[in-house]
Amino acid sequence: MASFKIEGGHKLKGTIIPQGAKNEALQVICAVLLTAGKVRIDNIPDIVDVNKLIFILGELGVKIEKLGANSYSFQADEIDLDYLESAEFKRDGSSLRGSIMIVGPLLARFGRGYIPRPGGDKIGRRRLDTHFEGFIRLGATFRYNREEYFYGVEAEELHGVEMLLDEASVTGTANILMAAVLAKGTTTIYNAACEPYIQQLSKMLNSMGAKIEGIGSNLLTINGVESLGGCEHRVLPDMIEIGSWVGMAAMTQSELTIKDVSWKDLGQIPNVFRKLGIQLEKRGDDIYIPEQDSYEIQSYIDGSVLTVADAPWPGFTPDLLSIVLVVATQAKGTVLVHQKMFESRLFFVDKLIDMGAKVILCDPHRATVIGHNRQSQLKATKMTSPDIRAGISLLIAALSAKGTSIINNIEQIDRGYENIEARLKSIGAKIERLED
Ligand SMILES: CC(=O)N[C@H]1[C@@H](OP(=O)(O)OP(=O)(O)OC[C@H]2O[C@@H](n3ccc(=O)[nH]c3=O)[C@H](O)[C@@H]2O)O[C@H](CO)[C@@H](O)[C@@H]1O
Ligand SMILES: C=C(OP(=O)(O)O)C(=O)O
Repeated sequence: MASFKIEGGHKLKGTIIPQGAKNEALQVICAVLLTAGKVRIDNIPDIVDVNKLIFILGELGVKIEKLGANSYSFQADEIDLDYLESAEFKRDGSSLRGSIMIVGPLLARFGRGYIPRPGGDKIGRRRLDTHFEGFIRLGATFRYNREEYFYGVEAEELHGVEMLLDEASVTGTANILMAAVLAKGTTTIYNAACEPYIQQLSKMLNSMGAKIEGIGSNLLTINGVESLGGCEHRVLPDMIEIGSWVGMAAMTQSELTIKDVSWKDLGQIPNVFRKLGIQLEKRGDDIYIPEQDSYEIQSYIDGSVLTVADAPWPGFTPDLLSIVLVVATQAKGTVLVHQKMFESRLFFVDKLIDMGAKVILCDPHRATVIGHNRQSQLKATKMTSPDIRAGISLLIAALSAKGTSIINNIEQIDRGYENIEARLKSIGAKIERLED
């Protein structure tokens, strides 16, 4: 397994262009299975999870052409459904979370969709009930092989229906939406997730000929159509990566410009960082972060301690809470970080405590961070990245720490961050990849 060696304590300076959004890319790449027409997608991030999904599509028979570093065309006009029952698919399909979203399109267009238990971050229970309950409501029959953790749905025809999701699952909403666009009649999905990822998917499907209304809300109405055609689509900048750069700038007292962030799609993200005392300016569609000696966490109007908690969109994304937590360790003041969705995402704080951070893990969901206002610099250490966002948070901690840190298991970081060490080096970071 590869590692990063990081010499911390250096200020960074420069301009960063954010990558395309991982979670949107995973959805829109699956959507190419809905048509025999050619689909061009631009701004696809070159990251491990996305590349794995593109590989799976290739094995399924999708014709894939790389048009540029981050642009592809896909044509799913000759699909080999037998691959879905192969040992290779059972291995490849289980290596990321996003692969689950091939099921909806395959079910809608070919009458069957299968998937091994998908991978992704080990950050707590990640059930799939919402996905399969949705398919069943559309008229599919469901089977599950417990020994092999293999799921399947089949249907001669899908029929529009009114449904109320048990939770606003992001991948679940995408999956059901992609099945419903080719169902007979009208489907309504209430308690739908409405992250920018889902909004983008919906817009892309409409440009392919789908009829989706309510985009951006938690009530989607879909009038099924006979077939869909090709289209061109551009993936939004990755709001989680953007938040990661903001956190990194604050922690390392760096002046950074993040280009073309699509401010209108950032929701609560700028405000949450501002509540931590970080100055960020809107300059056109860029974010400018000045060099800041210190930042002070705000309290509520009544003086009580700030809480930063996750919630389905338009709430604050759970994927940035680990970054908020690490950034708070150097702030002035106290914050309660409440990770409501996932129960195993905060355990990485042990590493930060080893480095000298003042954090109390109250329970698996809540951690109180007592920022020490740079009174004592974090100490370098050797650590292992348990998941993608803890990984980047530990990397941020290492960049601000005194001395040289080693982070193992950086495959976790590579899942979601494109060419991270070269981009960090370009703004002055001292980081090296050690292959074993
Ligand atoms: C590939 C992809 O797109 N991954 C994202 C997607 O995962 P994904 O779509 O897999 O996550 P879900 O939205 O299904 O939710 C994840 C877990 O959170 C719990 N849950 C979810 C919604 C809710 O209102 N309450 C609740 O408790 C569920 O038990 C579920 O197991 O959305 C997550 C939640 O934004 C993000 O962390 C992931 O980065
Ligand atoms: C949890 C995440 O990813 P995944 O759902 O792919 O595991 C994430 O991107 O933070």
